[in-house]
Amino acid sequence: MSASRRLEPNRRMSEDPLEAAIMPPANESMDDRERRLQAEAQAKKVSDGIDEMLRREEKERSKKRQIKVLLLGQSESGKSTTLKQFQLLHTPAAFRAERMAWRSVIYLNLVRSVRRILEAISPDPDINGSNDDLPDEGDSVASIIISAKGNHRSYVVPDYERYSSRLAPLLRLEERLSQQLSSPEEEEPIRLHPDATSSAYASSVSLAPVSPSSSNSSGPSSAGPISAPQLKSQASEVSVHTHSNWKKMFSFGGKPKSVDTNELVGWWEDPDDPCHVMYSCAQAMTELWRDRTIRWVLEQKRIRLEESSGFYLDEIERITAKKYIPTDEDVLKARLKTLGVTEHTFTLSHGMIRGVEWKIYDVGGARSQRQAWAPYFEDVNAIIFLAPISAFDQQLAEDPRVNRLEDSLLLWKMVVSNKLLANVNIVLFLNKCDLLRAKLESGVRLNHHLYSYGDKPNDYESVKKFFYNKFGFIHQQHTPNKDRELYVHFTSVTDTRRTQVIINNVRDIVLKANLKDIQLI
Ligand SMILES: Nc1nc2c(ncn2[C@@H]2O[C@H](COP(=O)(O)OP(=O)(O)OP(=O)(O)O)[C@@H](O)[C@H]2O)c(=O)[nH]1
Ligand SMILES: [Mg+2]
Repeated sequence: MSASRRLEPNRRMSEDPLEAAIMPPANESMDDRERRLQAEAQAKKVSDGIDEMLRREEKERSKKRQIKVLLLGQSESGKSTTLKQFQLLHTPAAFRAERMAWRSVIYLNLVRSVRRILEAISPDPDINGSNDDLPDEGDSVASIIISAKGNHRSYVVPDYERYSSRLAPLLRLEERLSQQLSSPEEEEPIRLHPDATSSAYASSVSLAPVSPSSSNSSGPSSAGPISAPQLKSQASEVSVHTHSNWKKMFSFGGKPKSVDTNELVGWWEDPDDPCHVMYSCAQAMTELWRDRTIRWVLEQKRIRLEESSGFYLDEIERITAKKYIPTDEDVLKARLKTLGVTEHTFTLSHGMIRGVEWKIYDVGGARSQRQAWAPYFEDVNAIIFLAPISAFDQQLAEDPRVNRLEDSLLLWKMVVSNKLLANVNIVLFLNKCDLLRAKLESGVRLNHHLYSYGDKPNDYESVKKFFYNKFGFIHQQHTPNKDRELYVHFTSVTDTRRTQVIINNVRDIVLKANLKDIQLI
């Protein structure tokens, strides 16, 4: 019988014993074949089911060894800066590889500070007669003009026209850099407006891509001074959507690298590189920032540039050098408003617990961005909430009627009372302590802005303690989980040494609290 079996050619040639064993008999009837195929299909289904189950288990296991941390807080509270500190601590090589991309953001930040100064000293067209009151040439004192109703002051700075003419090229550079960042395929290009979703504003100033040849003609003439409306229309925040690949765009991938340092070289030989405009305006910027009359006007108008990106104004010479490469500190202080959510992942390769994956989410804190927070509440392990306590005398950029401290307190209440977050560890960073100290020491009184502070001392330690109690009390009153411990740190997240100690501490607290969840005990 076996001699009569007809083997198909490929079967006959098979030398694989397993294949030979499972080969169907050569004289298989149609019914047998049907039954065999059904049995094989059934077996495959079971096998696929097992594979799927193993895949799911593996996914679940790796998810369990994951810690998710969400950074929350209002705009400019320091979330992205904290994320950068995490990156610098855990993935320093990647952090440093991006520093050339940050150079253009730093230029934009510096130009924005210059713009804010020019805006502050520009003549007010609504106030008549300002020219009549101009002091004599050479007079270093600004004249003060008070409007007829007495509620509007304007300061005339004699050198305004001269400064604005000399600094006009910066305005065109700002426009060019913004246009470069707004690549046509970007959903949400870099914009220079206060609130990305404010449609009225967006339509008036958002930057449509233009061809390189038109970019020169679209800027103001370098011969004339910058007009006040031009300044006002663009002197707002630089923001970029997290989907954007601006880092790639600004990292000059094609440029050669130094053999010794692996840093980029040669960009300064490109006549179109922005370093040339920065360099040529350096002297005028320095004079503007050192001008005592202008400093006085800024003081009168309570414009504190050190609270935003004014830091670069003290570093003009270094930053405008043609071969400038941003330092870690420069990158940490670079301000780029977040639109959307950024995710940063790292795995601890040493220490008591290895192999746990950390995911840090940085969200946009402006009011229009906050609706994006909620989906992340579902499976987050810890929240770092940043409250900039130096902002007690400031208003929200997106709504000047709202005090920033008040907004922070309301947000804090919203987060700590959220039932979805009842079992989530919460770490509070009472941030910008360096600015708080400087502000109090310069004589700004907390009780002028927060009446409930009463006549308590206006020194740094007393104010810190007051904020500690205030935020702690709100947590105690509103948390749905009375057993939850609150961890509070006084921070200045631009200070790398101190912040990294705090980050390590937070990491250990969060790990300890989640040991069970990540199946390490
Ligand atoms: N002096 C000082 N500056 C800080 C501190 N924290 C943040 N900054 C600066 O404040 C600005 C805003 O910080 P970001 O980290 O961009 O703020 P953010 O919370 O991410 O803001 P959004 O992206 O708009 O939500 C940056 O220029 C930072 O360098 C601090 O503790 N001290
Ligand atoms: Mg941010």
